[in-house]
Amino acid sequence: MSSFPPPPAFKPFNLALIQLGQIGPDKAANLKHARDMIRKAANGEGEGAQGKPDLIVLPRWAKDRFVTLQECFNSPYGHTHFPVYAEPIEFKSGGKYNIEASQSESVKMLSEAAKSEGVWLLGGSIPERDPSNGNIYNTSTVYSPQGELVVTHRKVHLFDIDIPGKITFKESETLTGGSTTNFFDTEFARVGLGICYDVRFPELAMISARQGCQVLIYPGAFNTTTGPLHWELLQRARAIDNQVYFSMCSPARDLTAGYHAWGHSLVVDPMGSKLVEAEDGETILHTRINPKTFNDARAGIPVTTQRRFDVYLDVSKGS
Ligand SMILES: NC(=O)CCC(=O)C(=O)O
Repeated sequence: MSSFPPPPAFKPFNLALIQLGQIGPDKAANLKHARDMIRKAANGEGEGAQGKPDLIVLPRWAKDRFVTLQECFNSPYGHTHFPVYAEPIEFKSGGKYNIEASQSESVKMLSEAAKSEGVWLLGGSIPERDPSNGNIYNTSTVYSPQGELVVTHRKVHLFDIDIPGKITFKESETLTGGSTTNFFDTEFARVGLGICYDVRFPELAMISARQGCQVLIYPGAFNTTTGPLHWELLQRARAIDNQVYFSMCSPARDLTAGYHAWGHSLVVDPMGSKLVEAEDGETILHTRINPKTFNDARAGIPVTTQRRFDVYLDVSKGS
């Protein structure tokens, strides 16, 4: 039997993705720019906002607005940068994260932004330094509209790849992988978390879906080699496998940076259809998440009740 409480009733909500540009070496400037863009997203600026339709459908109750940022939004993306930009997030006391005591400028900015804009905020990810062991993680933080830090997710699968002549990247040079799966509950859905390369491991998304998540959101930063091949395909696959909404939020492409992000932030519905997709420049995307598509997908193609756990091997024993 599952040890998780049942998920909240799935209700419609508006999702905004911020595909940030202008991320450079000046962390304070990165934080300020992110803050400005969060304000714009919360005010309905960007693509597809349709004059704030949420104010009409779900009155002006900002709790139904949900804003997401990309992977590593406070620093350039690269393993040599992570230790320089890393911040501690060691503030859990009495079961609650203590924002006041936090030594992280990014956490403080994101908490203030969520509170003053009155939105749920998935703060992309930042390099996190754990003072207890000196390890550095690639960590997402999520804030309620009251500014509380409700959950963190440390990227589980590190981006270590080598495609000769195209791209070599080794996050494990400076990062340590996380060892937990994570989700959080809002008033409108249970949302599962992952970060970028985590999308290549279907097990993580499958576990989140089995834990009752109706929506999975992974801040990301694919590149111009693997992005055109796999970015969309992987998200549509995870959405269809699990009959959930799936979204990844990327940085904008900057050809003067060391890492050329693919962009193309995307939201896919449980039937695998693309709801909204960015190009490669800085932008804010808005879309409405509708439980009807989720319910119809699961009723029409009932794989969630047809699984044969009596047949499947214990896959952890495979090679
Ligand atoms: N930041 C990342 O984890 C990049 C993952 C990626 O590009 C991929 O192809 O996977």
